[in-house]
Amino acid sequence: MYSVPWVALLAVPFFLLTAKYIYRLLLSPLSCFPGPRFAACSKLFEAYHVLIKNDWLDMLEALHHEHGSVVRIGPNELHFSDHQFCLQHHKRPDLYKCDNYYGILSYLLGGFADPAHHKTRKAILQPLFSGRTLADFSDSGMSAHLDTLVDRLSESSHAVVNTTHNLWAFTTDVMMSYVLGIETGYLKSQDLKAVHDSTRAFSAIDLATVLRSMPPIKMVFDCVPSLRCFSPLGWIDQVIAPSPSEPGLANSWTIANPNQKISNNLKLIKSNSVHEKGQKSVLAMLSQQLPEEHVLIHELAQAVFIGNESLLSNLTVLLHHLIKNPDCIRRIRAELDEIDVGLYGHRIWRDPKVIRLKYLDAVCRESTRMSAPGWHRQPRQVSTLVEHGQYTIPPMTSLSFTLKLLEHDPTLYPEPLKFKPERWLETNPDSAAMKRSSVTFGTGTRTCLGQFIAHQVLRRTVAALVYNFSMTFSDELSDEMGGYTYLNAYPKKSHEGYLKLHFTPRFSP
Ligand code: HEM
Repeated sequence: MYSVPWVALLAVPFFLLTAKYIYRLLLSPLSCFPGPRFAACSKLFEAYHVLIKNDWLDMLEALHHEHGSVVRIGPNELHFSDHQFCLQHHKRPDLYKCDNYYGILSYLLGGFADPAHHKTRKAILQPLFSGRTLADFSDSGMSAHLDTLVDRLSESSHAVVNTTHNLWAFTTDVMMSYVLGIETGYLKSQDLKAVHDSTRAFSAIDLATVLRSMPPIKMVFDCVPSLRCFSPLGWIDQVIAPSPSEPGLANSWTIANPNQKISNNLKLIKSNSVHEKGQKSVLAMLSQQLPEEHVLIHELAQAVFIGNESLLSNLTVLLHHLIKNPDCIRRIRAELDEIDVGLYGHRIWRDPKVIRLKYLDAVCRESTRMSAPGWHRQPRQVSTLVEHGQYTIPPMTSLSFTLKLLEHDPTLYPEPLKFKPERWLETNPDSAAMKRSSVTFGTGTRTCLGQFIAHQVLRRTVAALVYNFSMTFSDELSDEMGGYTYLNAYPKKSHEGYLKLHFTPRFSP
């Protein structure tokens, strides 16, 4: 019988791959765009720079420096540094998010490719982020978490405080109670390191990169849904609805209130009356509109995941720059001193006026600008041709830009690496243009749904800490020599850093 020689078997995939790379390199409509050849051939270019060289943002900047405002960074992706073009383009209502970029989240609000699907899901989830839900939460839940934070830091007076551990427990408690209506009580735990280490998702960006640049691995994740427990969202799924074999989440020691039955949480969410007031009724309503249990769980887990890491990194940047700029602290205190403390005493964060203070607002905006993550870009596609300068770009090409590069654009933000809250207080035309161009919370129809809760958490937390404590670095020299690694958002495992401070209470108890 005739047998196919193994060389021929190997030759077929080799030939197909070679043909694919030759097409991408020489014949694709994108072959006229400048950029590395490796990038034109394969998404592994990105994987190499993210996973191995760890220099993705520097590399993007270098490519634009060398090739100009448009660079091909993938077989079907162009990256832009012409920010006005990006902002203009992102106003289109018919933009698709690139599903390969958003990977395993492609059936969730933040990852839907199709604008129509996104619109439908957004309408369902919107009540979770409404002004009413937020107002209810700010008055009770958020204020109570800040009480705990301030009490805890007061007890640590003069000791070195691992502020990253404290802030992580705080932002996680805040997100869990805001999104899920449950009190995890992590900030009351004896062992904040254990809470941090068992719940913070290190290397989330590496996983996302692997999934987007190695399609066979993404296929495995798609085909075997249980692999999600290895993703950064796995532990949050378990808090919402642990598997029957693991009732109550493995690390139930972190739950402050032993009577709380977290394992029943999903049942609680579903059974709460739609007519009741407040957070639980919103969740009950969501569970009716998203009857597929796993979709509901994953949507809620995604909101918690996006929220706690971004709040942690923003608060870390805030504290870092405030301590380095004592004059900012003086100005915030001067504003807070104008508020009548008769109402709330030192618990000044409870006063709604706090979120309207102009200088405090400028400080928070500046820190959000400076904490934009370097790894995140905004790839979008449209089904029509796009004209840009001398180029006509084919339909469904991924066009992307990186938030951090825009937020550090010196034409919009002179001295972009400098912490200058004053830039947000100016009223001239340049500053109006700067405010219009701010993209820290995303672009177009896909802007951040959590920005109003983020707005409140940041302002109230800064007010609480600045008003009640004098803060100093515990070892600034070694932080500086280590490259301030605590400023890394969504860090890789073993690349994380810890902000270590002294908190000295300003008032006697
Ligand atoms: C300082 C804090 C925050 C920053 C800087 C931030 C930034 C962003 C950005 C840039 C996007 C767009 C991502 C993209 O298009 O690829 C986004 C989307 C989103 N964010 Fe935030 N975020 C913050 C806090 C939060 C919080 C606290 C929550 C949850 C309570 C949240 C929930 C969401 C959701 C659900 C989306 C997807 C929205 C959609 O696609 O319609 N974010 N965020």
